Amino acid sequence: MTSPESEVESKRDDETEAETGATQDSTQERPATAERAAIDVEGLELIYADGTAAVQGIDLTVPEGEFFGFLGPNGAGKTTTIKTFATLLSPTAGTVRVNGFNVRSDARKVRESIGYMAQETSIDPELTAAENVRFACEAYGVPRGERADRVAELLDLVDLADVADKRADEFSGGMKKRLDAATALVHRPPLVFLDEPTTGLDPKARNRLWDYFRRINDLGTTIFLTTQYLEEADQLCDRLAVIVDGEIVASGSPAELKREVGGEVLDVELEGGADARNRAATIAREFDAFAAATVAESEAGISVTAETAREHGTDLLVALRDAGLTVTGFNIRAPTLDDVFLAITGEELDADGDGRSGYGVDGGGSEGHDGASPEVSR
Ligand SMILES: Nc1ncnc2c1ncn2[C@@H]1O[C@H](COP(=O)(O)OP(=O)(O)OP(=O)(O)O)[C@@H](O)[C@H]1O
Repeated sequence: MTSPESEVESKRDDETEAETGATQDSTQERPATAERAAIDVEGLELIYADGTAAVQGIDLTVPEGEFFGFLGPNGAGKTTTIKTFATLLSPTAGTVRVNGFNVRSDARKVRESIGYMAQETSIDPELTAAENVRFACEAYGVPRGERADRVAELLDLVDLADVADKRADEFSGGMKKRLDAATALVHRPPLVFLDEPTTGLDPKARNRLWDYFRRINDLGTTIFLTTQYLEEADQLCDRLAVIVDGEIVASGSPAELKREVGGEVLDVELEGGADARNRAATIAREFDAFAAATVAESEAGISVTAETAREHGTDLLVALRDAGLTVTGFNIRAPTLDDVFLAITGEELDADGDGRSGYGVDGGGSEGHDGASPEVSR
């Protein structure tokens, strides 16, 4: 947990409001809004003092209770956006309301009504798990008589009850993250911001954190998650926005975004290395039956996304063979979020460079969560 007040780092017009400490039951003060949006953003722009336009005109609404994902590559503007929502940065232009409070004029109330888990954990390694949570209770003004119960409840929630009295410096990266997440919840905020919470964790630790995030969302907490991991977004989020170069380029539920890609994906494995892949990609791009197809070279061959991939897939295989290329395997599958990202940006989003964002040829991730229609622009 990072105290929102500790990180002010760009021009802001409400510095004097950077008081520490939140009160209990801040949700009771929340103004009633018709649609009960946890986050409501119009025309948000954030330009850093050096002129970097990190966020360029974002419109966004996150309803209460939603698990919302903000997906994008390094430097896309995710952290800048989340910090603006958490009042750590002041918008250059636009209106941002968080839990009904304006981030400019009601910054303190915003801070009181949110939890914020920054990229860097801010737990004290010299304190035990219980002491860390207790310290956060004090900082957030949890009444003394409630602290012991709150500490026990939160450590239980993140599966750290067994190690409550162990110092945090003995913890693994995943345990530290879970402890950090627990400290962000001591004041029972209705909205929690998670900034790339699983970056650098191994898959097992990542999965445990996912379980925990699902649990707090199931308890009714709205979650705004930033991530570079397509699988994370797919597994957890009701709805997503994809941000590239400070602009939202697509939004919708994972299933809607996948449908928006259009058609299916034909993965073709080829013999012959980069030259063969390159030639095959050219043939696929020029293939008449695949109008408006997206063609990408993969490690083993090419992937072609097209409305008619299933219908005309074998025709392409014949064309490749006629061109002297050797096809060693092929598969037709539903699009994944990787394909969505590729279709939108023309680039793959592979956060670790280890292919972890991929699903393999048969993968599909969760298809669930229907909501508003996606808006995909290029
Ligand atoms: N304090 C700063 N001053 C100037 N430019 C900044 C500052 N912080 C970030 N930027 C720039 O703003 C842009 C958006 O950065 P931001 O950290 O918001 O992206 P991100 O999507 O969170 O990336 P990452 O995944 O690497 O955290 C980038 O070009 C970044 O270099």
